[in-house]
Amino acid sequence: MELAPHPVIPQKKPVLVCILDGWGENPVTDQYNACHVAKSPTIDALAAKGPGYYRSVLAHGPAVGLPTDGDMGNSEVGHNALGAGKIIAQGASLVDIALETKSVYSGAGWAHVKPAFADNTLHVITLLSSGGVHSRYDQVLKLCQGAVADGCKKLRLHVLTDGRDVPDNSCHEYMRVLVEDLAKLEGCDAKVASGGGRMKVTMDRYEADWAMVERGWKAHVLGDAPHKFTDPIEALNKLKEGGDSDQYVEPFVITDADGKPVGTVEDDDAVVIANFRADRVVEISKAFEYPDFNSFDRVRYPKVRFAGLMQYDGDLKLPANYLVPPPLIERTSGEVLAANGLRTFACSETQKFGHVTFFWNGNRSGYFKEDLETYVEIPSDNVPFNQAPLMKAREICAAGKEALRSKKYDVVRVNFANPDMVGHTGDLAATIAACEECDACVKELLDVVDELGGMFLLTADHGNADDMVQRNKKNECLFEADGTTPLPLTSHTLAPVPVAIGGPALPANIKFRDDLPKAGLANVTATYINLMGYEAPAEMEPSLLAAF
Ligand SMILES: O=C(O)[C@@H](CO)OP(=O)(O)O
Ligand SMILES: [Mn+2]
Ligand SMILES: [Mn+2]
Repeated sequence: MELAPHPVIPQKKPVLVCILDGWGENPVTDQYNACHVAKSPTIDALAAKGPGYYRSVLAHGPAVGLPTDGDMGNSEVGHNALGAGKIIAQGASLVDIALETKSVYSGAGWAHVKPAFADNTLHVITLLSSGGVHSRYDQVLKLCQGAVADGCKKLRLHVLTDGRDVPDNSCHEYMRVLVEDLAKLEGCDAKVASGGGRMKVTMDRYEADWAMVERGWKAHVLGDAPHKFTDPIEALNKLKEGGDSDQYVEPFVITDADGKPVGTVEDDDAVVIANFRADRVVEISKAFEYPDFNSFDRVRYPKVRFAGLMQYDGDLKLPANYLVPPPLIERTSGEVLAANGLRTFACSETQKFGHVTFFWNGNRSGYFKEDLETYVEIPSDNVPFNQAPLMKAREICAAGKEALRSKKYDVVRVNFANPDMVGHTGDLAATIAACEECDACVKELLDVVDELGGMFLLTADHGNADDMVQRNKKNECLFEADGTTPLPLTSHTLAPVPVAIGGPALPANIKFRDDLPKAGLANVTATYINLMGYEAPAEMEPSLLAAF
């Protein structure tokens, strides 16, 4: 893993690597593209330097290991690619293959849950969505069908409504299809048992708000929620009457006519989490897996056969049982830099903290060499982020500047969460404000790079803020029934993302090469290693740089 010096670029520390989470370079530049509309003099000036210093790279589909060109990028696959420099078949793809070849049904994870099929209940907890970011409904249905084929007599679904990877107000339709599909499972008593919105129930991440997970535990396991219904479709109709978005549906439990929950989790039941992506199911997995657990009072801790669709944390071996082996992401840039004695600083706020550490490091929760790595987490607010669109950008910026000026680090990596987190609210004005704040922070960071005579690389992990409305095939904005209110787009986009390089220490003859038009995020890794003054390992995707 020894890095050879770069023949042209000096080892002039520190190099700044700045990620604008969810900032896409969308070819559609109308009034609904928040990145375009936002006043962003800093990024505009970088773009004005031309293709030698500013370009875009692919951040979706096969370029980041996702099954198809229709799969939008996301933070997991984006940061995996940026950190590893490799295109790795990701969870969504691996589960597709395991279902296609049926290997999922002959693995150790399936063998672990199967003994519950005959006389107990199989519980499936999942994001109910076809978004392909955390889960995919077609995979969930196949798993349920596979369980029934293997003798499952009682199946209970605990579903989180989406509205974040798919359009808001689509949850009724997903529920309708689910209920219909469950009714078709012959010889199995299959029902929806509980649920709630993904930003309200169960799917917290990075320990930002354990109360979300507690609400989920109560609804899924204990059958305890403030709202009880006998019919899941009625549940959504009623709960959404107040105008809540799909992401924020209140927790609910389905009961029989006598008010008894239809699907509490009991001893000897099996529980499968059918999301493939890790960050938002690590906490609920800990609640099921760890006998000693203090993050909230579980009230009752049933002894179950628990499995994840994947193993969500390889370091923690969490969960111990899983249906499909996760992608193996080895020799990431973080590991290579540490092996060469190079020092890394990484910082973001809670909502993206694991993105610049855990995902960046190939889904590892620890350090490679603790004395060489400093990871700083700025606590995020727990509010809908359109109410606080500046988020913690100033604090991240300040931490980044201090780390740069300390000269302790060879590379300083920061992630600004705003374009993504505010973009997910579908609030155009707030997202424009979010993008403007990022631009201002980038200016401050680049000023410090100038002051220190350093180098920088600016990029993003996927699109989001670059398109804030749903569109028809001609890219025209779609409107609500009133004909004037645009239908918001809360999801990521298929857009490529920008990559900019510069700084006083960048040698005049180093520029972006022009022979990699289809480059993707994985090409960024070798690029930033080059800026640090080293040749990148040969197994990484080629650098975007060349000496002219
Ligand atoms: O919020 C999330 O979980 C996803 C969208 O589902 O966004 P990101 O990939 O940017 O983290
Ligand atoms: Mn992201
Ligand atoms: Mn996102």
